[in-house]
Amino acid sequence: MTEKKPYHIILSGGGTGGHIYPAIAIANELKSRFPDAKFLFVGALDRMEMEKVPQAGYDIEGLWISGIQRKLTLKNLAFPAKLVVSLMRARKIVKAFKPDVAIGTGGFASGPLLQVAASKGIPSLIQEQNSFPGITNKLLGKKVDKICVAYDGLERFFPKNKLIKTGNPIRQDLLQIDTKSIQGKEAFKQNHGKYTLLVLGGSLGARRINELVEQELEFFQTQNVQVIWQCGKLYYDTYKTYNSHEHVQVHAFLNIMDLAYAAADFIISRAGASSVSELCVVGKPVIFIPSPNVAEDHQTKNAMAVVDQDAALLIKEADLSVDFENTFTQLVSSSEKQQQLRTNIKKLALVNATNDIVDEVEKLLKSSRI
Ligand SMILES: CC(=O)N[C@H]1[C@@H](OP(=O)(O)OP(=O)(O)OC[C@H]2O[C@@H](n3ccc(=O)[nH]c3=O)[C@H](O)[C@@H]2O)O[C@H](CO)[C@@H](O)[C@@H]1O
Repeated sequence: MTEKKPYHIILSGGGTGGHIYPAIAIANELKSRFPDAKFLFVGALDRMEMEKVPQAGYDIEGLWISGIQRKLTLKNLAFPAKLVVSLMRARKIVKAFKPDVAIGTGGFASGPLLQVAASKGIPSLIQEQNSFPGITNKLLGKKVDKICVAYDGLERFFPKNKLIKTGNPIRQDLLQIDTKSIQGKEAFKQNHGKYTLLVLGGSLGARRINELVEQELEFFQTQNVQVIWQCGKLYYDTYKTYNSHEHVQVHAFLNIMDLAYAAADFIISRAGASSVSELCVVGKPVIFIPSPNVAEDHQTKNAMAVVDQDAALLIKEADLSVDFENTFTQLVSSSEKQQQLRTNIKKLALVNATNDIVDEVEKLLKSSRI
């Protein structure tokens, strides 16, 4: 009997955490099912994935690619050249690695690789995290074999026969938050006599949320609230000075999200797709402040899927100055409201997403060896 060659699996996605972590979760599950498989990630040079993917234990190749800016800017002039160079590089990578399957998790980083793989007939799957797809996945949808999504109604953008509703992959360590509360409070040296507010600005940080937190630090103190504040790498130098305040901890990026979620009594967050999916699993009272600067206002749509079920609160950026303190005070002072939000948000958690996606990948892998 001839020995079977281990599967070669290529994954591509990035630009921001919202596209990287789903790819890592999928790779981890594939690795546990196929321990001999060889993995290669493809991302964009100089972006987060070049650091986060090796930290997760995988090799990554970077392409010279960036997204098209929606506003008119000189940066867009380089885009056609970058695309051509990246497509050539992607072709070389595919030729050398010989993948049995290609998986794309969105963001401009995944475009060239998935395009090349699909055009060479390599079985391919993309995962779309949002209720409104990004441009890369919209274009790739016509070419790939399967499309795993987290929301209903995506047949408006993708061929219906390729769609599978799975939810968004959740990292394994986020699934048992309930048992880690004390560990979380200790990891962040939280005072047990105070509430803990976790502030999340998405993987890159959020300027307007940072301005809000800075402005409300005294207010939080009057509410007996201490703050774990993830401000983003770009903003850390501006806000790190607040680390000197006894009730404030400023972080550029949190590498122990499980413990941060576990420590929190309340959470203020952007509404990126993975953040929303994670917050459903975490089951704490959340105030969403969606980014108004994303395609088709998709963060508001992501958040509204939860808010419409009375499972979280939402304040628009434009209403923050008027509404924030009232909304926050009402939440902190009503244990009934907190309980209602906790119960309702947990009902929306889709915890099997990674498994369901990997089941689909497994079918593609098997089809590649027929
Ligand atoms: C400004 C922008 O374009 N945002 C998009 C980006 O968001 P962004 O990259 O912020 O993505 P998400 O909110 O979906 O996910 C953030 C991920 O980063 C992790 N995390 C975050 C902060 C931190 O300190 N540590 C950490 O590990 C979270 O646990 C989560 O897994 O991709 C999402 C998924 O397509 C989109 O819905 C968002 O609209």
